[in-house]
Amino acid sequence: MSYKIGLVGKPSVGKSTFFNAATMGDVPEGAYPFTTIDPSLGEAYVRVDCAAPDFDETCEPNTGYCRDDKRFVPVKLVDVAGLIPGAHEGKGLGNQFLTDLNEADVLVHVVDFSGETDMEGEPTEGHDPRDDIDFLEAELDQWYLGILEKGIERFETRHMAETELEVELAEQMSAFGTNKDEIKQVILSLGLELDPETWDDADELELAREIRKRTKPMVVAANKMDTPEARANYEEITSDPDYDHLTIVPCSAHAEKALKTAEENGVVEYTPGASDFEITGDVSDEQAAGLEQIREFVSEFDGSGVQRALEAALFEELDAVAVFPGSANGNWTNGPFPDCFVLPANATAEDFAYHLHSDIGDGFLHAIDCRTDRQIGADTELETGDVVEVISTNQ
Ligand SMILES: Nc1nc2c(ncn2[C@@H]2O[C@H](COP(=O)(O)OP(=O)(O)OP(=O)(O)O)[C@@H](O)[C@H]2O)c(=O)[nH]1
Repeated sequence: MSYKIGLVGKPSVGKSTFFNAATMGDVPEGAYPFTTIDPSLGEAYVRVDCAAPDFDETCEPNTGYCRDDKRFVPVKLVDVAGLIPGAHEGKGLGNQFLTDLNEADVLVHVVDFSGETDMEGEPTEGHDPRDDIDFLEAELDQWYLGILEKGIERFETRHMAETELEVELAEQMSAFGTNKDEIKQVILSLGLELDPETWDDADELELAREIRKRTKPMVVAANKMDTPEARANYEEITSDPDYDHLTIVPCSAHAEKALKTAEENGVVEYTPGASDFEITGDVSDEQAAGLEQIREFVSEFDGSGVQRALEAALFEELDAVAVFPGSANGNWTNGPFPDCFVLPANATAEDFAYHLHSDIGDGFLHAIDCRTDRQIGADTELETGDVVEVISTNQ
């Protein structure tokens, strides 16, 4: 299983530039059959410090690639088109939009921080990017609210004594990957009673919003940060307490795309996400000046922000962990460190065994933390960078 990151944003914010930059790669063509089936689905990567050098090995990745001791682990990136007012009611591409959103584990909302596109994606000046953030959140909240209301109706039409509210709501909202315990906890955390007859419209909306926040985590890619207007907006928004709940990553999709294109053309050597690059080919004065501007940007912001936005989505919002299957005695069957798997938050050694194969999970005896050579038990929670060998009766 690989994680799916949904890229969302109104027209002209740089979503295509971001998508193309993130999915361009120095990897053999044709390696991703799904890109030919659906152009809005691509393979992007998240960086993890490669474990191989710590073991004096050179890794041989089965998937993704390794560069400058960074492992680029594949994730799916889906370009979720159709964010327009009323999308939650199925307007425009609304239904497809909601299906795509639903399939994404986490969202990256690309926002034009320069304020040079209005709500419809037309050129303007001085547009407040906060309106875009609020707009997407409100669309999502309305969508959740619609489904929540159906759940409440179902509960009320059934004999209340025969069912529990949280069971009905969890069933109605199952597509969002939530369960009855979580729903109950959210209701109580908002100070509401477990009886929808005591709720007013504002309570319902607040509940929908809270469930949405927990089940559809989101990072804002503050795009076009290479413009002075975007910087000013960024300063203002990141110091606005109303936006404290969001992870906002400064970003220039343009810079990432330009560097990857320059690398494809043999002009620069650039490791995606890096804060510097080397000019290795012949460039005109104009190109050199453009590249120097980009250099200033990536050194100031520690990269173009495209990689960081994807990594924040996976590792900060979802709290996912990236773990390497290891070999305690260094006997690799097909070359060292072939894999790095991204697992859900709080994944244990036993979960990892099941991820490798259900049989390996079924026969789980214990695991070995290859960094310390210590035995670890089934319930040990894993962390990013762990190197783990599973000992199972089914190997
Ligand atoms: N300054 C600046 N401009 C950018 C950046 N990224 C994209 N743009 C520009 O923004 C405009 C819109 O970019 P697209 O990638 O086509 O935007 P989109 O959101 O996919 O738009 P639609 O295809 O209309 O949905 C183009 O003129 C890009 O060159 C960036 O990081 N900085």
